[in-house]
Amino acid sequence: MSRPKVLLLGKIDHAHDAWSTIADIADVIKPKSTNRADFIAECQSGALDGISVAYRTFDSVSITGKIDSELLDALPKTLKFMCHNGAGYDQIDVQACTAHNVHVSNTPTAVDAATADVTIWLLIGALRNLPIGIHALRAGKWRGSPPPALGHDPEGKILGILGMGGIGRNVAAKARAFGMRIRYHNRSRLSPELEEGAEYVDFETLLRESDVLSLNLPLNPSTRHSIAAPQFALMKPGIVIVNTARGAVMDEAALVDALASGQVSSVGLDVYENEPEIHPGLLANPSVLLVPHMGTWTQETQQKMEEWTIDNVRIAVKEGKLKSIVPEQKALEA
Ligand SMILES: O=CC(=O)O
Repeated sequence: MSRPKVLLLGKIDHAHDAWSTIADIADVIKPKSTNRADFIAECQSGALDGISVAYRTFDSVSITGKIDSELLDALPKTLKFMCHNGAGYDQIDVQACTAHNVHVSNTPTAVDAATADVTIWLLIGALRNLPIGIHALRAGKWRGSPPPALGHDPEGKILGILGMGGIGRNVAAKARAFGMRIRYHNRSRLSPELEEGAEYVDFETLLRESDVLSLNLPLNPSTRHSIAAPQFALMKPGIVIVNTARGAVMDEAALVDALASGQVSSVGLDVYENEPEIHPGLLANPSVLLVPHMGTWTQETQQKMEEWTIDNVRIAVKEGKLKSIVPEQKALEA
């Protein structure tokens, strides 16, 4: 019997030992292409024939573009599993994968702590007006003139969490240590054990009553621009917003307007609508805290994420199933 074939889209940077175990059970194929048009042609040439499992990284979107119907039509019909290294899988059209009988996995839990850590860092930084001070100091002006407005303590403030999955719950646990009062909104209410005292509220109440809003929901067609002009208008004037989910869950242009009007006093952002481009209105605003998508940027977490994804590849090759199929496809597992 011929050996299974695994397609590697992107590279393994950390979990080399785990990846070497895949070579024991399958032939690993790497594409030669560096852009989507060439990749589709490479698929059509038959060079990838026989692959049953793909491992993909976030950055491999530069090779393939979005994993959508067009790409799935070009990929060999033998492909049954798409193992994504990352929690957010908005680069993959899951509906198209389901229609092509391709099962998709992501890396839930592996990213939770690191992403929540950056969320808290952004939250405190934005709440305390640190970006203005940092900016002034780097310009040789100490605190600047006038100095930054006084910030606010997290203690006693209402933190609204939109999306109470693994990351949202980790943010809640850490924010409690700062004395914040946690409210959340989610598609469905969590069990009391998972809530750990967080109060479930409707979306509008979350917007109206939060002092700080943390966006921790996945990006998909129904969550795109969940926060746009009408939602900013409902918020408490002077709210602080933190986004470590995906840029497009918020309308970036509307955010720039809400910052300009003072409706939003500051934001801490790790993600942007059109990465790596950043809205000029954000770059020009000294009171916003911006980092370049570094939520999971730690040795330990990157290693965990790769190992988790490799586990999915291994189980797919050996058992024809996944360790962590995405929620939209859970029913396919039965
Ligand atoms: O952005 C990071 C991830 O989706 O894991």
